[in-house]
Amino acid sequence: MIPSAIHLDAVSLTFRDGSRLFDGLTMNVAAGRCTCLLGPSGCGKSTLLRLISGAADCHLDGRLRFDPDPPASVRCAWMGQDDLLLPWFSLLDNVLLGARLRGTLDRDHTERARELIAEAGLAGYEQALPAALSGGMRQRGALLRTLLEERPIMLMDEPFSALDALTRMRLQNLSCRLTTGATVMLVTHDVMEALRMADRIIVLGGTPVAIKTQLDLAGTPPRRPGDPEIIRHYEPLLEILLSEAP
Ligand SMILES: Nc1ncnc2c1ncn2[C@@H]1O[C@H](COP(=O)(O)OP(=O)(O)OP(=O)(O)O)[C@@H](O)[C@H]1O
Repeated sequence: MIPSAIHLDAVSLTFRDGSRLFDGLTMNVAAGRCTCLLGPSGCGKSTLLRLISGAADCHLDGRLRFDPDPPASVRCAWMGQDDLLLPWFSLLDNVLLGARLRGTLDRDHTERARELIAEAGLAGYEQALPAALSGGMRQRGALLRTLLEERPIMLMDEPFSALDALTRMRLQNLSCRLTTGATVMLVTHDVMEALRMADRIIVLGGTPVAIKTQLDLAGTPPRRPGDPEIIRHYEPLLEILLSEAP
C-alpha cells in the first residue's frame, strides 16, 4: 500500500442551503503520517473528513488533490461519529462487512477479525447484535471494521469518544499499530489523544475557519502518557484551544 499525501488548495465549501464553510483554506497532510485535527465544535472538522472521503454534499471551490491518487473506490476508509453498524448483522459480521461486500471474505479474514475483536476487549460478543451492545462496544466494532479496510487513507472522526480511559488507550495503541504506513486523519476533542497519536496536530479556528496552529511532534506514536513531547506541548495546546473556544 502506497499512502497518499492530501492537499487542499484554497478550498471553500458551499452547502445546499447556501451557507459557506472555509474561505480559501489551504492544508497539506503528509503521506503515511497521522494528522490530528483539533478545534471548536462546528469549525468544520467532520466536513473536512467527509470532503476527503468523497461523501460531502456541498460545492467545492478550490482544489482537493491526492498524491499519488489511487482510484476513488479504494482510496479511503472513513469512520464517522455514528457507528453505522447494520442492526441485523452480528458484531463479527459487521466487522467483516467490507470483505463480505467485496466478495473476498475467507477464513483468514474471519480469524483476524476474531483476534482483533478479542484485542478490543469484545471476546464473547462476536455473535451479539448491535442492539445488545453498549455505545462503547458498538464504537469499537465500527473502529475495527474501519481498520480492517487497510486503505491508503484512513479517516477517523472521534473514533474513541465513547470509550473509558483505559479502553481508549488500548484502542489508540491498536489503531496506531494497524494504521502504520497509512495516511491517517483523526478528529478529536481530546488534547492528550492528539498528542499520543499524531505526527502532526492541526488546530482549526476563527472566522472564517483557518489553520490556527500546526505542530509537528517528535517520536513515534503512540506516545506514553509521560512522554516528554506530550508534557512539553500539553499546556500550550490547551491554551490555544481555550483561546479559540466561543
Ligand atoms: N449539510 C450541511 N448543510 C449546511 N451546513 C452544514 C452541513 N454540514 C455541516 N454544516 C455546517 O458546517 C459547520 C461545520 O460542521 P462540522 O460537523 O464539520 O463541524 P465539526 O468541527 O466537526 O463539529 P463537532 O466538533 O461538533 O463535531 C457547522 O456550522 C455545520 O452546521
